[in-house]
Order: sequence, then C-alpha cells, then structure tokens
Amino acid sequence: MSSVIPVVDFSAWSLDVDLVPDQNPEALGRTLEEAFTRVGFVFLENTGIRQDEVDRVMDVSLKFFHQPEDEKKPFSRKTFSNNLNHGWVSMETERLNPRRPGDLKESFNVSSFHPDIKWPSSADLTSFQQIQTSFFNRCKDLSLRVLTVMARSLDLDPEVFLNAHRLIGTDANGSTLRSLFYPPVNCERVKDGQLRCGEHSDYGSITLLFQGSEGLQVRSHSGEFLCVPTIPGAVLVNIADLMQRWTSDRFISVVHRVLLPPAGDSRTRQSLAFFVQPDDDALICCCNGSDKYPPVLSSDYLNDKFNDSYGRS
Ligand SMILES: O=C(O)CCC(=O)C(=O)O
Ligand SMILES: [Fe+2]
Repeated sequence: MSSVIPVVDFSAWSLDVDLVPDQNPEALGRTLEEAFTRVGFVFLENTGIRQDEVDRVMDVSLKFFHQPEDEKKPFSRKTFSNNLNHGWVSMETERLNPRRPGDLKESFNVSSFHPDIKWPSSADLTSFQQIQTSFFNRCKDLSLRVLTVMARSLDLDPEVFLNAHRLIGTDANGSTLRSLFYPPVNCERVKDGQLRCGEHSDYGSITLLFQGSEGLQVRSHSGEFLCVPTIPGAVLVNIADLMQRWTSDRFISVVHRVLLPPAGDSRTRQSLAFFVQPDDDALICCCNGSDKYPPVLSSDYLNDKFNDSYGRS
C-alpha cells in the first residue's frame, strides 16, 4: 500500500497561509478527488501542523495512560453527562470489529469543552487540557480546509460540507480528538482473534491520523490488508462512512485495522486520530440527488456505531 496511498503537497492550503476569498484549489482538488475516489486515504504534507505539536500531544497522553487505573477511572468515558463519548476508554472495552474480542488498546476521547468537564490535573498533567484543546482546534481548522477542497473538487457548493460542520468543538457535534495507546502485548494472555484494533471503517466525514509508528493496515480492493508506512510530519487523511454516503460512493470509506506485533516484540504504539463528524442535527443525503442511501441523521449514525462497538449496556 505504501506506493498506493498518494502523498500530496497541501502547502497552497496550509494553515500557515491566509486563504484569499474564493481561492481555487484546482490541481490540489483534482489530486485529492482522485485519491479519495480510488484509495480513500491520502498523506498530506505541509499542512501547517508540525511534528512537534503532534509529539506534545502524544507525550502528555502517554503520561495520562501510564498512571494507575484508579487515577484514570474518574475520567472514564460515559461519566460526563453532557457528552457521553468524552473521556478515557480502558483496555478491551471497545471492539471496533464487534465480532472480535475487545481491542488491546487504551484511548482518551476529547470531544467536549463544556465547563462541567473535569480534566486530569495531577502534577505531570497540568498542561493536559491546554495541549489537547489547542491540538483539537488545529485539527479542526485543517479539517475545514480539507472539506472545502473536497467540495470544490466535486464541483459542489464550496460550503456544502462546511455548512454541516459549524459546531465542531461543541456538544452538538461529535467530532473527537482521540489519543490511542497500544501497550506491550503478552502473547500468553491474548484471546482468540484479538487485535490491537479490529477491522472497521470510520464513522463520520473524514479522519486525520497521526501515527507514532507503523502498524496500521488498510484493506485493498482485492481484499488483502496492506501495511501503511509512517511519514514524519505528514497527516494521513481518510474518508469515513458518512462522507461515502454523502458522495454516493464516489469517495470511499475503507476498512483498516491494527494487528498485534509479532511474538516477542514488546514495543508499544501510539497514534492520534481526529474524527470529523457532521453536526448532530445534520441530515446526510446523497449530494447528487441519488437515492442510493436513505437520509440519515449524523448523531443517529454515530450512536448506532457506538452501540455496536461498545455494546448496548
Ligand atoms: O491507531 C491507528 O493507527 C488507527 C486507529 C483507528 O483506526 C481508529 O481508532 O479508528
Ligand atoms: Fe479508524
């Protein structure tokens, strides 16, 4: 897959440049359109998000994960009534492929900035909230630029996707910055069929992914899983399910997973995913007028997926 996922220079729309009104992405749009149509994944270089920003988030997240369980429990997902997806998810709690045992990973979902949210604040973690919040906002800004280029690449109203992503960062939008930690794997305790992250496609419109090391695999057209390389400083962007529906299958939401490391390899792994989700009340209909998919409410689609992957308890 390394030669298959295109690497694209995003500098013309980088966060470092002020866009002029009506700036037309032309060549960039054509390249992205082709990548999202054929592969569903693209590496963007020169986005304006620097590797040191990514490292800071990974470092502070790792400090959180390395704490004893009792310190992490008060921040568990489902404890914050204003946003049930925000918070810490313990090992084996989520099954991204519901037919497998729980994923061998921990994660921390940042999806709410409501004043009632309690943030980790112990000695090492005093900057946790600030680092996560500012990276969330950087990812949001980049995502809105990518969504604009995508709309233009399809000759749609350039605002069509933006109009359904007005509330990112509020509790009326499910977009989430998720830190992932894959601890060392003890082969003797692994359950049958268990993976670090089961086969799945993402749920929303697009995902930005920052990988600390290799391990991600993407399913190709022929059905085999191919390893994805890491490119320092580049952002891996993929199409998610609602965007595939929105574009009537023009852009494809591709299945991916993270395997266990080979026996005897005790290395950990970290990644950051920014899941971009349309506003809760956005009704996603095929934008070419086709009835290939019935309209679906963004929040309904997301909650159904959460019920599958976390169980309906
Ligand atoms: O850790 C990774 O590289 C991928 C994680 C992922 O696909 C997800 O959480 O949706
Ligand atoms: Fe994913």
